[in-house]
Amino acid sequence: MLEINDLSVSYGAIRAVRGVSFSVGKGELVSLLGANGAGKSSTIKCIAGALKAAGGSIALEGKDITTANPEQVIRAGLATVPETRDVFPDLTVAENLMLGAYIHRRDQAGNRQNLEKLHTLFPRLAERSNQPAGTLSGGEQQMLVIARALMARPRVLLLDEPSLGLAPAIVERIFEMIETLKKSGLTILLVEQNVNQALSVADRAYVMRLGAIATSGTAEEIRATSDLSAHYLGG
Ligand SMILES: Nc1ncnc2c1ncn2[C@@H]1O[C@H](COP(=O)(O)OP(=O)(O)OP(=O)(O)O)[C@@H](O)[C@H]1O
Repeated sequence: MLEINDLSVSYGAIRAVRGVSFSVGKGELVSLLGANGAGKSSTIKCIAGALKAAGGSIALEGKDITTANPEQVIRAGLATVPETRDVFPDLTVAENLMLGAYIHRRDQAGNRQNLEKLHTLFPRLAERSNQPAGTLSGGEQQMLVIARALMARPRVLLLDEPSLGLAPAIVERIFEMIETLKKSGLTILLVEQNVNQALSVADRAYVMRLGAIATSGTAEEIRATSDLSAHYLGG
C-alpha cells in the first residue's frame, strides 16, 4: 500500500532522515517508533507532502507520490493527522469535519453518509456538532482531527503521536478507536512515543534512531528485543 525507499529529509545542513526504507501492507497497522528527534515526524511530513524529500522515493498503491503536494497526496488516498492536533477553534465541530471533505465537496450525499458513519464511531462528536471546536477537551480534539482526516475517505491513514499529552484513560479510548479503524480495513501508519500502547495494536513496527531504521519486526519481535530501551535512551 505504502512503500518508502531510501528516503532522506534535510533541514539545510541537518540530515534528519537518512536513507529510510519501510513498507505498510494493505490493512496493516505499522508503527514507527523512536526517541525524541529520531526523525519520525520528518518522515511523516515528507510522506504527507509537507516537506520535500532530499532523496529516495514514496509510492502509494504503486503510484509515485514523492514530489506530490499535500492536496495531491490526499487525493491519491493518504490522509495525515499531524501531532499538532490543530482544529479551527472558532468553527463548529461539524464545520471542521466538512473541511476534511474538501476534495469531495461536490459529493454532498457521499459526505453526509460518511459523516453518519463517523458519528457512529465518534458519538461524542455527534453530540458536540454545533459547539466551537476550541471548546472541546484535548481528547475530543484528537478525535475530531482523526475524524476530519477520515472525511477525505483515505485508504491509508498516518497518525503522528495521537496519545501526546493526553490522560491515560483518554489514551485507552483513542487506541480502541485506532483498533476499530484497523478492523474496518483501513491501512494505518502510527508514529508513537508510547511504545507499549503502539505495540499492543501494531502488526509490525520499525524503530528509528538518529534518522535511520535501527530495527524492525513484528510487534512481538520488537517487544522481545532487549535493546529497545537502548534505542530510546540513546545507548
Ligand atoms: N524545522 C526544522 N529545522 C531544523 N531542524 C529540524 C526541524 N524539524 C526537525 N528538525 C530536526 O530533525 C531531527 C528529527 O526531528 P523529528 O521531529 O523528525 O523527530 P521525531 O522523531 O519526530 O521527534 P519527536 O518525537 O520529538 O517529535 C531532530 O534533530 C530535529 O531537531
